[in-house]
Amino acid sequence: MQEMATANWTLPDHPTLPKGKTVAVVVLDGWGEASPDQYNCIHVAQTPVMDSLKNGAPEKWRLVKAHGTAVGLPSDDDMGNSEVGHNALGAGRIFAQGAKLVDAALASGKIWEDEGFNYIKESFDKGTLHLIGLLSDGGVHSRLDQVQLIVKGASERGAKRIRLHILTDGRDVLDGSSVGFIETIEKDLAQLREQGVDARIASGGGRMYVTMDRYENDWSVVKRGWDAQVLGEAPHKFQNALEAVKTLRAEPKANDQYLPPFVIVDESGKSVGPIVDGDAVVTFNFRADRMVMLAKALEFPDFDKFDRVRVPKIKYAGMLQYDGELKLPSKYLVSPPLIERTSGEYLVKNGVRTFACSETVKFGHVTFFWNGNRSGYFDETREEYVEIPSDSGITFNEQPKMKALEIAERTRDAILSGKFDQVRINLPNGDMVGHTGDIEATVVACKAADEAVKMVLDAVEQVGGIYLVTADHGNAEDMVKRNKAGQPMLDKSGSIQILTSHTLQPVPVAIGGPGLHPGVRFRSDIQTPGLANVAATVMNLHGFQAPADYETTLIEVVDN
Ligand SMILES: O=C(O)[C@H](O)COP(=O)(O)O
Ligand SMILES: [Mn+2]
Ligand SMILES: [Mn+2]
Repeated sequence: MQEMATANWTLPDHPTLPKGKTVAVVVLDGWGEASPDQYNCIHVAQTPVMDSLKNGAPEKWRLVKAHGTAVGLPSDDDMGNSEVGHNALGAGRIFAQGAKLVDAALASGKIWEDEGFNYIKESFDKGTLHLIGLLSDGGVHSRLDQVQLIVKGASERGAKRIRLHILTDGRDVLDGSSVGFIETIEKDLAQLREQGVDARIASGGGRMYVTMDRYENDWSVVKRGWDAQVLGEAPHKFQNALEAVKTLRAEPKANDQYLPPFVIVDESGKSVGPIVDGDAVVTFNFRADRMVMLAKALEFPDFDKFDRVRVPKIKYAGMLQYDGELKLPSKYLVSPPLIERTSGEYLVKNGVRTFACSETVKFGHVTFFWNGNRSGYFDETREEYVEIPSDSGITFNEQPKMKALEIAERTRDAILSGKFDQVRINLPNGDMVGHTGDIEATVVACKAADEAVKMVLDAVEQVGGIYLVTADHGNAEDMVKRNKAGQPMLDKSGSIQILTSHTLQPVPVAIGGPGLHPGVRFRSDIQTPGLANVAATVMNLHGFQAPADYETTLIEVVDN
């Protein structure tokens, strides 16, 4: 990367703020600000620490935008998410994100001309094109309209046999919406069949139980998908996907996120779409974290995470490249955003010794996403990244405290050790438990996160440090789907419609600590600040000025 070679890494000194203070950057995952009511779990929970930050010094607490165009998403109707949120927090600038880049490549037609599509196209003559991914209009990992355009565009360009391997959502969208998405795509596939293209859904399963694990928390999730998608084997067999999903959803406690794997079979009971030698495969999620494990299974010749049984010789491309360091996958339909010169890299190169920590399910958020979708250290001698193993095989409403205490303890120890200038953590509770839709458990989760913040802030106090507490997007502050007037919406049976997804709400940024210069306060002249303004702010707290092309700092220093 050319820019890397020519970048001047030296950050100018901040005119007033000193160096050498320990700075704790705490990200509460899924912790937005919304009006208080019974569906606002942050309001319902006892959160004395976060409350005191909010109600303490008004010049040291403010809200910033965490969704839509402020974080590089196509429109302000797009809720924020961890990827774009942590990218913005770490990079200090707004980059057009995957969803937007794929939209642009489809709109201009460039996607069909680039290397990735031409590579998989070589298989169209004799092989089948398999499309694997999240069938949803959530816009976090994938988008249904993009999948529809890929299916159509590929068939117009010679794909004669197409198989879809779908993952149902219910996490970024309402539970039960899988049925409608399948109906939509089935209509498209039926139309193609009328035109002589053999196009059908071949397998499926719920995203949290099949394929979309992340950060290698539980490879059995990916294996269940492999068995259905590649080997054509699953415990449940159906003639079509609509029947599959309706039947499996009728089981007690079933939901879209956790549907078991199924394959579609023909009249003789044979799976209609295993992946075999000579086929092409596209994983159509643009977001990396929950697709990169499957990408490894599809692409790595030496792979030992589970027994693949049969490894077909395929032409494989990702919607995007999921890991720039690993160059994985090597072929992709759309180039990912090039997020370089992140704040983490600058600070480390300017001597800031950095500790980053979360539990497995969010570990990559404060490392990989924070560092511009880059894995590994910038400088091993100055950085330590600690991953606390997450529970696996459970839904997080069963253990809503998750590993918040363990994360806080490790972080406290890191602060007190004096070995680090920055500690950076993600507390997953509000988000991971919020996604389960379990309101009671989410209240417990929010309390646990607040207690973890307390432990970190107490350690900051002891060493005379500074804290910056923020969040990456909303989730736990609103657990119900609302109409335009803000009233909770009811489903056909009269129960409230639980919102498992993120929200469009702003998130707090709070600063403080004994090491904070007494004249520091939030500026009032930034009209609509967003998460990307945080990086320059943190650089200032370390005693540096941010690079000129970073979004401006949130703070100013006044004489008092
Ligand atoms: O992947 C997930 O868990 C959800 O789709 C989005 O949540 P996150 O952006 O907070 O990870
Ligand atoms: Mn998040
Ligand atoms: Mn989330």
